[in-house]
Amino acid sequence: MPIEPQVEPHDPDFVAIERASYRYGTDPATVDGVDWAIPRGAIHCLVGRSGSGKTTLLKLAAGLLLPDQGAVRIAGATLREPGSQIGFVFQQPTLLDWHSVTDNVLLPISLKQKVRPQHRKKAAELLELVSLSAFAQRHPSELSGGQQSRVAVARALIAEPAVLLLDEPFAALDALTREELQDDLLRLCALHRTTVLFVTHDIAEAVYLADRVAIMAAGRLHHELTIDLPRPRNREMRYGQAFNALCRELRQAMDCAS
Ligand SMILES: Nc1ncnc2c1ncn2[C@@H]1O[C@H](COP(=O)(O)OP(=O)(O)OP(=O)(O)O)[C@@H](O)[C@H]1O
Repeated sequence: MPIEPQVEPHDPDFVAIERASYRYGTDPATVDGVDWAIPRGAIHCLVGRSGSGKTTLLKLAAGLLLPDQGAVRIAGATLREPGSQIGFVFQQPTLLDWHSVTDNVLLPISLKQKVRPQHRKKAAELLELVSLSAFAQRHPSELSGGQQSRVAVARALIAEPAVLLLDEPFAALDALTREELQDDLLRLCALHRTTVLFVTHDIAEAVYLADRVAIMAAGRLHHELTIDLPRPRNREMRYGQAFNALCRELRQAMDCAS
């Protein structure tokens, strides 16, 4: 059983990726000596071109893959397998259609223990927070793509993981729905100071969500940018000078990295 981490309130190295490398078989390293620290409660985004190693790095952070060299630590404990302290949201919502929306949200609980009234209450609260209360008894196939993604985010948060890892979770959605989901995510993560690592191709999405953005190219982190926009973030910021200057800087850094 993985050891549950001792949560330090201001731990600057809450998620610590230390000189981590990973190669598939005899291929060159897909993740090549990456060092990265995410403070507790911070949101960090990872951007980069297709094939640069972002998903592989996220899998190392999840304990789904183990580094060939280096280590991943959460609250000081070396990660050796996926644990209940980590939630994961993939690009596809991967919901079970034979379950109701509520039962999909409850899945991380029902896989481990008997579902109790307090769990149902928590699921109802999460569905309320993502504006899906009216859909609680529907089945996933009766929901739009954006609604399904909201269910996937609620499911990832039901067990209140200390760390949430997201791999392009909103990539398939239209721009407006995507913006709404970004606001939902920020609101939900602020509630429990969830520490977030978010992979995206979308520069504006990274700037809107993150405290810090890193660019990955050929398995390495090439550039890191602190996003000093105030929180809570709001839609108006997307049209401001500071936001656009950060997007431009990130874009230029990506061109240099590739
Ligand atoms: N299971 C695997 N076996 C062998 N090679 C793999 C495997 N998974 C990924 N790769 C290779 O590792 C490299 C990086 O893949 P990865 O999925 O981490 O990149 P990515 O930056 O997330 O890409 P994308 O943005 O397209 O999702 C690619 O060259 C890919 O072909």
